Amino acid sequence: MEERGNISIHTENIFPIIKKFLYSDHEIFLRELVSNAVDATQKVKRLAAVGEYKGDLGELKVKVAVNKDERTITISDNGIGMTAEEIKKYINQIAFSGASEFVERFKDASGDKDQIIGQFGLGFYSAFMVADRVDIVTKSYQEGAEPARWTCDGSTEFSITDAQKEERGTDVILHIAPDSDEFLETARVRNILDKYCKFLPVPVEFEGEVINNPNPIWTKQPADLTDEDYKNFYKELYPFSEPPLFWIHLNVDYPFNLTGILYFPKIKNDFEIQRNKIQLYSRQVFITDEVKDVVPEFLMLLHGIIDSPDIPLNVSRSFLQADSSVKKINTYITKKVADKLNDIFKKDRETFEKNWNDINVFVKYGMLSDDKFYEKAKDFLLLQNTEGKYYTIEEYKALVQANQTNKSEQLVLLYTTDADKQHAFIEAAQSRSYDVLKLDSVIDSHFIGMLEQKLEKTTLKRVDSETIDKLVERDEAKESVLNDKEKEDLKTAYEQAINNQNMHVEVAPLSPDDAPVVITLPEFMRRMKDMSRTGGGGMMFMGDMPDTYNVTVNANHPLNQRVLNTNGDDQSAVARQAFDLALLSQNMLSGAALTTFVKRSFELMTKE
Ligand SMILES: Nc1ncnc2c1ncn2[C@@H]1O[C@H](COP(=O)(O)OP(=O)(O)OP(=O)(O)O)[C@@H](O)[C@H]1O
Repeated sequence: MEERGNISIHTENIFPIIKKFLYSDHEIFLRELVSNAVDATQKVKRLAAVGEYKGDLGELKVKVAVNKDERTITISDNGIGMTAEEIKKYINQIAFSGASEFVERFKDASGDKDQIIGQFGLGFYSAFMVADRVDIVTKSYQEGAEPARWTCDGSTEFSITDAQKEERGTDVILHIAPDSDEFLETARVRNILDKYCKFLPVPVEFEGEVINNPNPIWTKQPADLTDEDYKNFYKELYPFSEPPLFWIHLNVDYPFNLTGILYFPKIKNDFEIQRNKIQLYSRQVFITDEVKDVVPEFLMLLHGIIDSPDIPLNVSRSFLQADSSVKKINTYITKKVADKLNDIFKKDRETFEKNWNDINVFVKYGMLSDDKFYEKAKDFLLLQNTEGKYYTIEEYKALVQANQTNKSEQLVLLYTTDADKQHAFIEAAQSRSYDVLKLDSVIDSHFIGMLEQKLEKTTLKRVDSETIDKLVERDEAKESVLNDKEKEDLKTAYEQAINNQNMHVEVAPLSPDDAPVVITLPEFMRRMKDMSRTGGGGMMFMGDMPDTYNVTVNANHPLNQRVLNTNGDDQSAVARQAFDLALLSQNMLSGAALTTFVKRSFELMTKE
C-alpha cells in the first residue's frame, strides 16, 4: 500500500509560522510527544479494563531514544496504536487542524504572545519545530490490524505506506533539522525529560533508565501517607532546601478537579522569599512554574505542586484571571490554607507559636491582600510582646484594655520595631505596666495600618513616638514645678545648646522619675516616611526630608533646675550633655558628636 495525499487545512505552510511563534520554547515538542505516548498507553489500559482489549497488556511504558549518527529522536510506546485510517483522522485532520487553529488565533496577537507560548500544547505538530521529517510507525491494538507508516516533512503533503511492526504501539521518529542539533545531545534531552516528564503516570525510559516517578504522592490518599513521605517528596522537589514547616494536601473533584501538595517553606530571612516555587501540572505533565494567575499572590510564597486539568492553558493571562474555574481554584486554595493554619493553631498551639516567626510574614501578607483570608486569619493571627509571649488579637485586647485605654476611649497598642534600640522607651512603658508588642518584620509597617483600619477604636503607636505621658493620654494634668517664665528660659537654653532646626524643643511636666530629656519621632511623620520608602501613598518626596524629632524637656526633673540655675557656657554644657545622653540612649550619637560628648563628659566630671 502506498498512499499520497494532501492535508486539508486552511492555511498553507503553517510550519514556518509556528516555528517562528514558538522560537523560544522548542523544547516542549518532547513534552507533547511523550504525553501523547503516555495517553496511548492509558487508553489501552482502559480498553482492557472494560473488556474491549483482550490481549496481553504487558508492561506499559514509553521509551525515548536518541541516535546521533542517524540524527533521530524516537518516542516509542506500547499503547493503543493507530490503523492507517486512524492516522488519517487523528494526525492529518485533528493534529493539523489544531496547529492551523493555533496560527489563526495567534498570528495577529502581539502583546501576550510570549505568555501563551509554552503553555499552549501544539500537540503532535510541535514535532516540526525541531524535525524536518517525521515518521510514525504504528500498529493498532485491534485484532488483525496492519501496521502502517506515515511520513511528512511538515508541508501539507504526507504519505502512508505499509510497515513492519510486531508489537502493538507507536514509534514517532523525528529526523532532527540542522538548526536543532542541540536536541541530539543526550544531556539536553535528559534535562527536558526531567523538567516536563518527572511525574508522568507511566514509566518513561531513557538510556536504559526510568527517569520518572509515576506515582508521586499527590496522587495518593492522605490517609495512606506518612510525614516522612511528605518530607521526602519535598526533598525530591527542592533538594537544597531546609525541611518544610508543614503542608497541605489538596484534593478536590467538584466543581473542578485539583490535586496537589502545598508546603510552607522555612524562610531564613525576609530577603530570601522565593517565588515561582509552585509547579503547575496537568494530569502529571509539568506545564509551568509561573503560577501567578492561578494561585493568589500571597500564596506564591508557598512551595509545592498543583495538578489540575481544569486550568485552561491555551489562553492569555488576562483571560486566565477572569476564568471562572481559576477563580474557584483561587478561592479553594485560600480557604484550604486558612483552614489548615486554623487547625494547627487549635490542635497544637505550641507548634503554631514555634513556627510563627517563619509564617507570620506570609499570614500578614495574606491578610493584607485578601479580605476573605483576613476574616479567617484574624482568629489565629498572633501578636508577640517583648517578653516573647504570644496572644491572639482578642486575647491581647483583653490583656491591655484596662491599662491602655486613653481619655478618648481609644485602645492604644504600643509596639517596638527594635527592642534593643528602643530599650529606654520600652522600660519606661513597662514602668507604667504597659505592654509592648514586637512588630519588626518588613511587612509590619503595612500590617500596623491594616490593624488600625480593621480594629475599632484602636490606635497603634511606636513606643518611642511620644513621651510616656502622651502615649496613652489621660485627663489628669501633671503639675509643673516651673512657672511659665522659667519654662521659657529652659526652652531657650536647650534650643541654643542643641542648635538644630530639626529638633523641636518643648518643655513639659513629666514625672521626676522620668528622663530629663526625651527624644521622640512622631508616629505620623515616621509612617509617612516609611510609606515613601516602600513606594506607597504618593509620598515619594518625604523620603528625602530629614527626620524631625520632638525633644521633650522634663520640667520636673531636678537636673533641669540645675540648667536654670547656671549661666553661659556652663548652662549650655549641661543642657547639651543631657540632650546627648538622650541621643545616646537611642543609639543616635556617633562620629564627631560622640567624640565631643566623651570629651565634655570628662570635663564635667573634672569640674565637680
Ligand atoms: N503515540 C500515539 N499513539 C496513539 N495515538 C496517537 C499518538 N500520538 C497522537 N495520537 C493521536 O493523534 C491525535 C492528535 O494528537 P495531538 O497531540 O495533536 O492532539 P491531542 O493529543 O488530541 O491534544 P493536545 O493538543 O492536548 O496534545 C491524538 O488525539 C491521538 O488520537
